[in-house]
Amino acid sequence: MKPIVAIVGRPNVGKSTLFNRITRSRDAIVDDLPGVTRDRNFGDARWDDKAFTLVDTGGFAEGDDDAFAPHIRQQVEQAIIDADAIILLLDGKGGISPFDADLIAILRTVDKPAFYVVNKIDGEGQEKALSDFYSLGIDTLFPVSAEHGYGVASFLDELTAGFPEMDAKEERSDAIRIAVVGKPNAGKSSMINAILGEDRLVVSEVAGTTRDSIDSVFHRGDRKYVLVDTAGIRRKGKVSFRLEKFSIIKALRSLERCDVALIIIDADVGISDQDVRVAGYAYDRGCGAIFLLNKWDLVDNRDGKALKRLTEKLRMDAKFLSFAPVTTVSAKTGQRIQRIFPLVDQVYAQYAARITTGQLNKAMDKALTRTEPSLHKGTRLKFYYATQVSTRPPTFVSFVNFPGGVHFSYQRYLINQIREAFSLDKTPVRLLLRQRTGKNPDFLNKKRTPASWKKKRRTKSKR
Ligand SMILES: Nc1nc2c(ncn2[C@@H]2O[C@H](COP(=O)(O)OP(=O)(O)OP(=O)(O)O)[C@@H](O)[C@H]2O)c(=O)[nH]1
Ligand SMILES: Nc1nc2c(ncn2[C@@H]2O[C@H](COP(=O)(O)OP(=O)(O)OP(=O)(O)O)[C@@H](O)[C@H]2O)c(=O)[nH]1
Repeated sequence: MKPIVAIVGRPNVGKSTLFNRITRSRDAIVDDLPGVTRDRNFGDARWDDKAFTLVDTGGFAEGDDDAFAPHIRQQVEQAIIDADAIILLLDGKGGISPFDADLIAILRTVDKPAFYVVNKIDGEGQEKALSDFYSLGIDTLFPVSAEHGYGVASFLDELTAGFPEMDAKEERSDAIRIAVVGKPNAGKSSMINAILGEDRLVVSEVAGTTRDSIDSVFHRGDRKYVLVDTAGIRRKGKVSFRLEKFSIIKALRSLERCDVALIIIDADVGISDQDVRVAGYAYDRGCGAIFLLNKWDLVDNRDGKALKRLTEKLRMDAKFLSFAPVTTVSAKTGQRIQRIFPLVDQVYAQYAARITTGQLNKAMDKALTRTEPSLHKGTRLKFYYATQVSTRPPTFVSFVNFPGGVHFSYQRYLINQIREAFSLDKTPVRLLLRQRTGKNPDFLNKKRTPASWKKKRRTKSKR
């Protein structure tokens, strides 16, 4: 389970700069399909063998500090609820502001890890500025320069110290894990209730992996299913105002833990940018996915073409999820709710598929012969051999003499050939190209932190 880390702080302290520095060059494991809407406020980061999701809460208002105050406070409060760790970024150049003290006071009251980072410390002389911040009563400050990278490495060491290691995979039973995601009001709670309320279903709630998170476990036939992160949904109280960004955190969190995402769309409203963004996250996370066009009971379908119209728009806007089946449902009337599970089973079967190396290479050879790759700077591209390195989703590695020379469209062609050869039309499929003798460079050069800083950093006590 990847921890979620939120960067909060006053405007202009450098949140975006720090965010970019930390997330900048991620390992190219996720293929970059054009057309995926990427929200710049969320990013995947990796530090050594620790992975986490970083959230930049900045950049959503303009004006002076006074106008901001309620906003920022709300940001922080929401971050506290939704994130696993919080970075309060302070401005080492601008100095202390009354808000800083305010935010620190809020952070003090919670028992989630908070890291106090003083930015814009661009030279050793400036470390003096730190003493002002210590006067706020913080035990440990991390001086950094987000712009130049100083201090970031040792900060990340501390930040990630308690995070789980990447290949420490969530313990997986043979249950199929389902996440229900979608924009506010799409009908997520109603859908979960409709699914869990089905006759003959014995549902038990079990603790999820994070605090407060509750999953619902049930059996259908001889299959076990887990609806992830259903906490509070079945007995939903009053809906509190949530910042849009943070309702996305919820989605991210459950997408992180699912095999198949049910992406709920309010078909009565139509396909919106927000729907596409949620779909983009499901794609990024490599989930299996099914689009549920909900509230079908409200849709004007007198010409019988409503589904066609919506599907066309969806396929256009969310091209990257072209493998996700689409079906119309009504959580309210129960219409076609029983269609969901057979689809989930189908998607999951493909999502968890294993292809033997022999079969795979046969298919690759055929594809390579049928359409040869174009030359790379006059040299022939050689594909040595391919193998499946993981499942959920099916992920293949092909060793190539010049991975960088393989055109994106050719990589896509190969993926499509694999899909066709093994009937993998309803799952994401990844094909990674690796140099036969590859190196894996670190994304941040750790040596950029002057050694002297590490020693000098005042660490009175660990939180
Ligand atoms: N000297 C110096 N300037 C920095 C550093 N990091 C960021 N800045 C500058 O500070 C300004 C604000 O940076 P942003 O990253 O946009 O700040 P932000 O907190 O995301 O701002 P909002 O989006 O308004 O919340 C920019 O002009 C940056 O170039 C740093 O380490 N040193
Ligand atoms: N007519 C109709 N209304 C529906 C359907 N599904 C949900 N609704 C209504 O849509 C509204 C929102 O449904 P919720 O299930 O609360 O949506 P949600 O996605 O959980 O909403 P948030 O908690 O705001 O994210 C409620 O008034 C539901 O009764 C449906 O299939 N048909």
